[in-house]
Amino acid sequence: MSSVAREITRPDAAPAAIAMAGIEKWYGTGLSQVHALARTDLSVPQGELLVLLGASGCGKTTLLRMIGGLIEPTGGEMRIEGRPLWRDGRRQDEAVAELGMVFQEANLFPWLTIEGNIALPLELKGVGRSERLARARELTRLVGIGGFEARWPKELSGGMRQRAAIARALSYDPDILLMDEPFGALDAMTRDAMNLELQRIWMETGKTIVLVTHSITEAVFLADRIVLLSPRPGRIDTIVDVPIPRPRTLDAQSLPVFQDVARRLRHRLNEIS
Ligand SMILES: Nc1ncnc2c1ncn2[C@@H]1O[C@H](COP(=O)(O)OP(=O)(O)OP(=O)(O)O)[C@@H](O)[C@H]1O
Repeated sequence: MSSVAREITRPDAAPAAIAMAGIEKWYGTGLSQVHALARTDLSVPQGELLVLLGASGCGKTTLLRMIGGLIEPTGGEMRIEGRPLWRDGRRQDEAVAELGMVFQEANLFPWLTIEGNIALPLELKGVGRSERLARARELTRLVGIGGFEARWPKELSGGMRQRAAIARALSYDPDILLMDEPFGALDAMTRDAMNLELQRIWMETGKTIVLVTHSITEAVFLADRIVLLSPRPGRIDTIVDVPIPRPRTLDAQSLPVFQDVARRLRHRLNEIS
């Protein structure tokens, strides 16, 4: 039995937050087929902060979207907290309920206030107004935009809008947060601040996070483990542990261990790109 299969079936242990076995993705048909991701096995324990790193086009977004149930794999099995994400081509609601997503753009609705945006997923689920607003208020505080509930998205900076997007993804309290280049559109200083904030939010909530980035520095700063993907077709090349204690400050970047991990990743990325 493979280690992933063992983890799926072991009765005494909490299931992995995410367990994939033989997950694969082809896009298109015939001559225009693209093999985006080769058969991939990966298990993400509950509470881990895992980073997917790799060159452009190596399949990071494809893999993240398959974890999130936005794309159906061509082959293999994806389990979320022990439950299959797909059955007979149908996405399973109980698995999806544990998944929240954050993208590079905050994608807030301009005609809703910050509070209205954050509470929208709850409104769609039929949660009553007072409960929705209480939850939105709790989340604005968690992500550091308390007091901005009644503002419009255009009144907030890019970093604040991204905080609101994180709050919206957490509104229905999923156990797993999937983030696709969430800070890629921000300036360098805001990005550093958001990395610190994300670490704090992760430590406060105990969520499992899978985050996609091109940035080696961001990957080493945030990750418990970094999965380096190689291109054409995407496959796991290397998995690197980041043994730097938490909470990490930005000064951690000057630690020898930080620089050593970053150097190893940079060399390997150059070799495989
Ligand atoms: N809908 C699609 N149809 C056809 N090919 C696709 C589709 N989406 C992605 N691809 C191809 O699959 C491969 C992996 O793409 P993917 O977006 O997952 O990579 P990525 O590592 O996230 O890239 P980037 O870092 O540039 O966002 C690429 O060759 C891409 O061109």
